[in-house]
Amino acid sequence: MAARVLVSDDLSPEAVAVLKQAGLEVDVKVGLKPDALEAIIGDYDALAVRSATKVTAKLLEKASRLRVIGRAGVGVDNVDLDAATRRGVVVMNTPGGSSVTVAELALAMILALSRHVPAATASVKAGKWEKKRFQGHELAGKTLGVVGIGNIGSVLVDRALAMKMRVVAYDPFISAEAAAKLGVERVELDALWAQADVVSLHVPLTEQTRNLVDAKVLARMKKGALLVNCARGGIVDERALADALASGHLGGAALDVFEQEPPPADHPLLGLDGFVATPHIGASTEEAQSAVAVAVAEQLAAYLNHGVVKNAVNVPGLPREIMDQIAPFLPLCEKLGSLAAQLAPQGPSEVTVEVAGELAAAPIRPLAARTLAAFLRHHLETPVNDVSAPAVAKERGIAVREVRSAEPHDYASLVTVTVRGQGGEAHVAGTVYGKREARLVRVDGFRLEAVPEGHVILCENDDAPGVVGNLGTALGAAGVNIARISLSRLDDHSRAFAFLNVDSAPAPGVLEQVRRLPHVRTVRSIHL
Ligand SMILES: NC(=O)C1=CN([C@@H]2O[C@H](COP(=O)(O)OP(=O)(O)OC[C@H]3O[C@@H](n4cnc5c(N)ncnc54)[C@H](O)[C@@H]3O)[C@@H](O)[C@H]2O)C=CC1
Ligand SMILES: O=C(O)CCC(=O)C(=O)O
Repeated sequence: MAARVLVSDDLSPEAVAVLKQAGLEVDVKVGLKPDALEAIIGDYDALAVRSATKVTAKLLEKASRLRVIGRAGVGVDNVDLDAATRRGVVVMNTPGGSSVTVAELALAMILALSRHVPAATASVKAGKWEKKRFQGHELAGKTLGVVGIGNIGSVLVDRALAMKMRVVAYDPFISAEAAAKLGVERVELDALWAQADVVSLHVPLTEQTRNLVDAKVLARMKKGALLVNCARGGIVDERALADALASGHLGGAALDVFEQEPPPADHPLLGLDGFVATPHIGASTEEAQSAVAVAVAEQLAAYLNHGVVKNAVNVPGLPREIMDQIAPFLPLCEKLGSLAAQLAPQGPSEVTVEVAGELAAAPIRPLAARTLAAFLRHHLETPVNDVSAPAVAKERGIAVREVRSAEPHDYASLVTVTVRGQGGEAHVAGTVYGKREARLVRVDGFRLEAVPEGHVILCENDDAPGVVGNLGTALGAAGVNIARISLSRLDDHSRAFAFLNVDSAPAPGVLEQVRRLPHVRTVRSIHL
């Protein structure tokens, strides 16, 4: 059955075409009230949104099938990321698609403020001709301070340099060399506030950037300086900004984004001269909307059809060629996680996934996540998948270790899973032959070569003659057909082990009979 995608915000129509071409079933239902969305979200594998749809924990609780949310845009503040991650839902955005458009709006704001374009327009429309009132400033030769030189900030830098501005920038995650390459001088924030004639903000809203521009910062800015925020509401203290404008300390301010959108009618900024506002249209051009809609549709299709993760904000992304390399090992990891869970000691406290051989060159995280998800599913009622597994393990106090090993071994690649818990450890290891033949090659100290699938009986016994014959007779008498059998013993012959693939699960009474056979130490039935 084709995966189903719900488009719940106003996305450019090209997105729907891309999704349909990829063989997905698409419904476009824009502007649904939260209750209506909650009522239908359970039918969808993917949700495509802009910023209007609020993807809350409550909505996600109802999203039993949802695997991925695609945000056609940058900021994902309308999605409860923690809740999505706990429920195993990948959240993707589309960085870069709207950068030029947003930077152009910031530039438009700067030009509008420095030449009083909006107020002069209103004045002319009101029948006035106030040439003196609207004398402005040239930008050439002035200093622009850019806070955040990521995708958008760096486009603005480029445009400002073309206008012969001097640009200083602050971004703690960009080196001085990278800044110099862009043609900007990297400065500390204090210097930026003090030097800039114009400040433009291009950072996400985080704990560090909330109220970044408050009354103190505004006071440190040059008299007559301009402030532009096309990033997120909440980065600027709007009340303090209104005071700084009203007092004449700032020469102008422009906001595309507000703490509350739309701002209330009595918002103190709305009545002020020198204040310019747009209704969060930073990304609203035909070009940007087409780019982000197509990007999100392609990303959703790649994830739903091929498991390729691109631009995810809550899990590491993997390019197609890496996916191809690790894909054959994911089913093996699933089996190893499941087996480890069934052999694990009580109260597991640590799961180690060790990768050796050729596979050690690939990223371990997705292999560990798949192993962990299969391991946790045996212990928990709540659904767990590769996305939610690390968060769920953390919540349960289970440490996860990912190890690349240089240990020599007999296989091209080997994945070993070790679980530690109260009173013991369990080790299992496996490899893949050819493209897809998963083989279990180690269970605790025993070397074997077994197919890890279906109903399995594990039997540990003394290394004595007759055990296997007795086993076969007992299972045969109970109507349990043995499909494959893999035998092993410890090097010192102190114990032997049989891994039997059987066509059906033995009844508890049959297991009890086997347990009573001569030389049998332990027997258990599992399913992989
Ligand atoms: N008005 C609108 O319609 C739109 C607004 N945005 C907003 O613009 C913001 C920036 O977008 P992009 O440039 O695409 O993101 P980006 O991730 O490419 O760049 C953000 C930059 O901010 C820097 N940064 C993070 N914390 C910082 C801090 N405390 N101080 C200084 N720098 C810090 C990062 O190192 C990064 O270089 C987004 O987070 C989004 O909220 C994005 C698109 C449209
Ligand atoms: O989708 C929109 O209209 C808002 C764009 C935006 O704020 C973003 O991409 O972060």
